[in-house]
Amino acid sequence: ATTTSEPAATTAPGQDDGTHLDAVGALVLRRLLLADPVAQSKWLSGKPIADPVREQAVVDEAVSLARQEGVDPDLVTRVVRSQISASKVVQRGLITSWTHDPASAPTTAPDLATIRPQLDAIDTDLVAAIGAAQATAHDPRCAHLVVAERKRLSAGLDSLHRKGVRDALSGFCTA
Ligand SMILES: O=C(O)C(=O)C[C@]1(C(=O)O)C=C[C@@H](O)C=C1
Repeated sequence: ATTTSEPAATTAPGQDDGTHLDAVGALVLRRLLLADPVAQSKWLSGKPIADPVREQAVVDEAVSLARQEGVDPDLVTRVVRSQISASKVVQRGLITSWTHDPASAPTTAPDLATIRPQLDAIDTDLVAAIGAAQATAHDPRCAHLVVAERKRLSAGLDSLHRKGVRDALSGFCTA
């Protein structure tokens, strides 16, 4: 199990430590922050938060890319499903708070059709980043490394988005 041989604790946070988790983390955070405009658009359109057909298309596209790039399709499926769950957690939290405090609700929002291509672009990069970080998913230190990455990403986030980050990273480690 000593497949990685990087020295421990010699790199500053955010610096490449050989785990490639920082690139995954940055994409996970960018994707999660798009849950806000998605929720705004759904609040105004009245569309349901969950769209199972779109979810399957997102997963299928990522798995197809993973196969082309030689990235573990099961790992990609797990991670992408975690991103979708995390997005729904944030969307539900926001819509619940707007329901209870309508004065705080958005009155304008971007069209969902302009946000989905941004999610697609992130997912394309995410598949490649997962590929680079594949060994870390199987590393016995994975859970520990993910906690460290999560803490870095959570700085400055409110509790709803912190919960989202936690959910979003929960599918990464194999063990
Ligand atoms: O595209 C949407 O409608 C979203 O809400 C985004 C998203 C995703 O994370 O990709 C999340 C929940 C939906 O069930 C489908 C997809």
